[in-house]
Amino acid sequence: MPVSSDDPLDEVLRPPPDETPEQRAIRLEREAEAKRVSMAIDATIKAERQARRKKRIVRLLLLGQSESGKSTTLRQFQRLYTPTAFREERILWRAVIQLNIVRSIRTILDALSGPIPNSPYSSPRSRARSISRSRPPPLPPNQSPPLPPHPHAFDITNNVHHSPRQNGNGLDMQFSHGSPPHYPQYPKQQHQSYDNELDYEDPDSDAEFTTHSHHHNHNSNGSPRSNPSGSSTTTLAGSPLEALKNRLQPLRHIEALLIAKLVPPNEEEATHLAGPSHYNDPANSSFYANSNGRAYAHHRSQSYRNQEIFVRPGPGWKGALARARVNYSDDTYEDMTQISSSQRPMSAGNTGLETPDEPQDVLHSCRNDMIQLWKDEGIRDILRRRKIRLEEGSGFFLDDLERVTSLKYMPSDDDVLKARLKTVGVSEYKFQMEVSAGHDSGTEWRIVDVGGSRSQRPTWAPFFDDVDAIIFLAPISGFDQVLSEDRTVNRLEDSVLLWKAVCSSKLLANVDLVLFLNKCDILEKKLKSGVRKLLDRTTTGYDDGGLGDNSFTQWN
Ligand SMILES: Nc1nc2c(ncn2[C@@H]2O[C@H](COP(=O)(O)OP(=O)(O)OP(=O)(O)O)[C@@H](O)[C@H]2O)c(=O)[nH]1
Ligand SMILES: [Mg+2]
Repeated sequence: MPVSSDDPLDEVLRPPPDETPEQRAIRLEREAEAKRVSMAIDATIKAERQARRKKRIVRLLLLGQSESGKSTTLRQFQRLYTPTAFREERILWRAVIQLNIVRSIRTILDALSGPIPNSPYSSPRSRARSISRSRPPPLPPNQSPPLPPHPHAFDITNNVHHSPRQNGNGLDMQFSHGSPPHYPQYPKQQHQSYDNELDYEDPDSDAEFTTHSHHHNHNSNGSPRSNPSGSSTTTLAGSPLEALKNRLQPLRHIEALLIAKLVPPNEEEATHLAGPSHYNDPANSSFYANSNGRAYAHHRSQSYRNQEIFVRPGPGWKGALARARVNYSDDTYEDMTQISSSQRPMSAGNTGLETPDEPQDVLHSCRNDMIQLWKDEGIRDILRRRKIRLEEGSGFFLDDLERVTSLKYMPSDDDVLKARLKTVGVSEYKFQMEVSAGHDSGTEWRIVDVGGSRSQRPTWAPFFDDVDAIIFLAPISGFDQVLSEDRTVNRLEDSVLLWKAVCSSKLLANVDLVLFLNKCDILEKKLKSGVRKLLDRTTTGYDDGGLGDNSFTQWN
């Protein structure tokens, strides 16, 4: 009796009523085979799912204002978890460190070139002499000397105005809630401040000058020394400043070469020519006129004169530098003069405009002059008066000149972490953990590094969707600094408002947020150098309650 069924599939699959025993055997064999294939597919899918579960992918996003330490944190990850690759890349950072040094020296030279009221270096003639002075009077309020533009003063897009869709911190309004943040308006400066410090009346400046009584005292080789009374000594005698500056001229050429090396030519279009520049000085122009290549390199360095050098994240710039491979052995050479060029680390990324190791050669030959410039108490005094605190800034290597200008210099791990290279754009780095990260050794980490300046912040949002955790970098040392891209905005305020915007973003509701308060070492130095009164003024509600300097981090 035929079996009735409503299932059309049954109808199709049902064996024919007149099926012979041979046909039945073939059919059953086919069905068994199909079942085996189906089970194999199921097993593969299950195995893949288990493998995915086992190798978890964690995506981390690094956020924070410019110079907050995002790229440094990324490099720390690389140092800890992919040490071999990190070590192999150290030589590539030498060009960045060379540029950091050259720019620090230029900052000092620029600071000396403007008129400095009440300064022993107020005229070129007197600047060229060694000077003895007692306590100079502090600068009258609002009468700071005209200052040259700050090398970090311009963001690459110069985008300091904000579109209506953006709130004050550069994050798009759709990602932050509540009313647009209000930035306290610090008094507009009469001039463009030379560094990114707040142009405050330093409550301690008076004391500073009081405690340092400068006396003319120089030794025969022109190096600074202390006098027996313990007061600091200003001297460039035996090496007058103008002569010293002339001897440092080759650094300008090196700066041009390093920029040519680090920044791809097409980035140049995005830059803005700076205002009046020492490079426009006809006295200097012949220096660059030796060849077309050199003139071009000079032109590019002119474009970047007042901008911070940046790279797009990712291996691009490293790739360019890596083309010239390192020829370096770890042998210790007792006699530095005996080192042949083939034994030294090669300059990575030869542009074709230089000898294989020209920047290092020039830095080495300028070493004593750079040390003398940086150690001179009178010059330090001018820097203090102009509120230029290079030692608290990024990419500071002037205290290590002896080491970093040696001919066989290979950047240490710490040097790589200290080097400063601004990021523009967004890039994801995959970490195949070389070193087991505890119980998470099967995890693949993907770390996304972004540019933190205001014009860059709108590029963050597309990454909010697909991120497991955010590390937000907030340097707590920035309470007396302003943003490079908007000099009316206090850095600490900017960090707080940016952090609030990130926390209140609905897109990030299910994302783990980690707040890193870094640059504690700089904060400590600032507190020790006597800026506590300013801290009290800048941060409402700060009261150490007798706890000492550490209380600031606790308070945060
Ligand atoms: N002293 C000190 N320096 C730090 C610390 N963290 C970062 N830095 C330095 O700060 C400088 C800026 O750090 P970066 O990592 O380049 O900053 P960023 O957030 O990537 O900046 P952008 O690329 O402009 O967005 C570097 O020279 C770092 O060495 C810290 O905790 N202490
Ligand atoms: Mg960066």
